[in-house]
Amino acid sequence: MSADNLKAKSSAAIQNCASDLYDLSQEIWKNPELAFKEHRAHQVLTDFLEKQGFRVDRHYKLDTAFRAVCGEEGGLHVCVICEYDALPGIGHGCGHNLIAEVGVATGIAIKEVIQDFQQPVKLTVMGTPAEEAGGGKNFLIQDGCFKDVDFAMMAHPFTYNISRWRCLAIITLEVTYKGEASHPAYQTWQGTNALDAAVLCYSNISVLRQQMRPHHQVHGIIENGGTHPDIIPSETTLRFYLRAHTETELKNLEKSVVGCVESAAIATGCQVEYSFKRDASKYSNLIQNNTLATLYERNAEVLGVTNCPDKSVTGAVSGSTDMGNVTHVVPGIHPMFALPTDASIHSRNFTLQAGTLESQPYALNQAKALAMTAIDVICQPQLMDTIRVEFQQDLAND
Ligand SMILES: NCCC[C@H](NC(=O)CCN)C(=O)O
Repeated sequence: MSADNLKAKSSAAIQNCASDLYDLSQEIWKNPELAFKEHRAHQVLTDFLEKQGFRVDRHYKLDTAFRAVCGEEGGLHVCVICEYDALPGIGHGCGHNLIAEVGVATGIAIKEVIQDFQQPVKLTVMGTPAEEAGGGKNFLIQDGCFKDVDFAMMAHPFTYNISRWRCLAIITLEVTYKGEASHPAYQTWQGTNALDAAVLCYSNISVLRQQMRPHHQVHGIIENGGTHPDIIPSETTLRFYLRAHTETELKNLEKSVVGCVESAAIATGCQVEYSFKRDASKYSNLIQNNTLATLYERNAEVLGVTNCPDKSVTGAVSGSTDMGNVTHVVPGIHPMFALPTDASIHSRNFTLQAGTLESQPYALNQAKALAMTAIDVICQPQLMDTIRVEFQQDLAND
């Protein structure tokens, strides 16, 4: 069967399941669950994939992770990724119900044609919890879950179609100032004000922002600003996210921020403790594989999706994802696809849009485009050589 016929057959499989896929997505959307607690989403996704004939490894390494496999060893191993965690207070404001749906739909589409290829193909639909906080994919990476994967793909709903989203490396900084409690209206001189230190730290970073490189970002909150207006705060805590294009740039940004943190302690006479969280919550920048991205763009174009060519938009819009870490261990793509809204992700309006029937064709188109991309690579296995070379070059240049 020609690649075009395989693509048509795989797209038809998605269309045939459209109503079930919408129900699946709705079930997740109506029951938002936070990082590592996505039990209901995990249940409906694994049930659905099992019904579709996948061999499902429920609770794969993590309680709410899964692996659904079809096909055979001995050829390419394609991995499609699902996310399904929600945000506190606003539910699926990042549209992960649609990411899960796209992942499952892509799996169905590739499975439909998996026996038609000239060589064996293994397909894994990987369920990855806790993207918004916690870095579920990083636990899976540490456990070697991507070791035999040739390439990985997922798609994320957004406000624009951006095939090569330049997404940033991110690290969390936690800061604690310790001072001395006293009455703020009596012997104030006996107190050492940890809230002043927190405010100065926050202000220092705000001032630093003007001198930062474009795309470097620091944003945060005062988590604990004291206990009572009538007690000089003796302890305060802050939490910041630092982001930059690469790990090296992130290191430089860390140094500047440390200056802001330490100087606030000196100015106020407080003690300071701070730590950068070098754990699963640290996300790498996303490396979009050029060959995979080019194939995806062509396939999306055929389906009527025009990816944003405007560098001023693609350059200015960033964020982070633990898919970034995946693209440092295997080649991958993570296109962003537009829903019919101008709402920002992580807003209530985006939550509403992610649950509409109106958004369905946009999600299903992505699943078709991802499946078509996998079909292109499977039908032209020599492309895998180029993909691997690019992958090594990208890592070396990162
Ligand atoms: N602590 C990780 C934050 C990840 C978060 N990701 C997104 O917003 C986009 C994908 N869901 C971020 O703030 O970048």
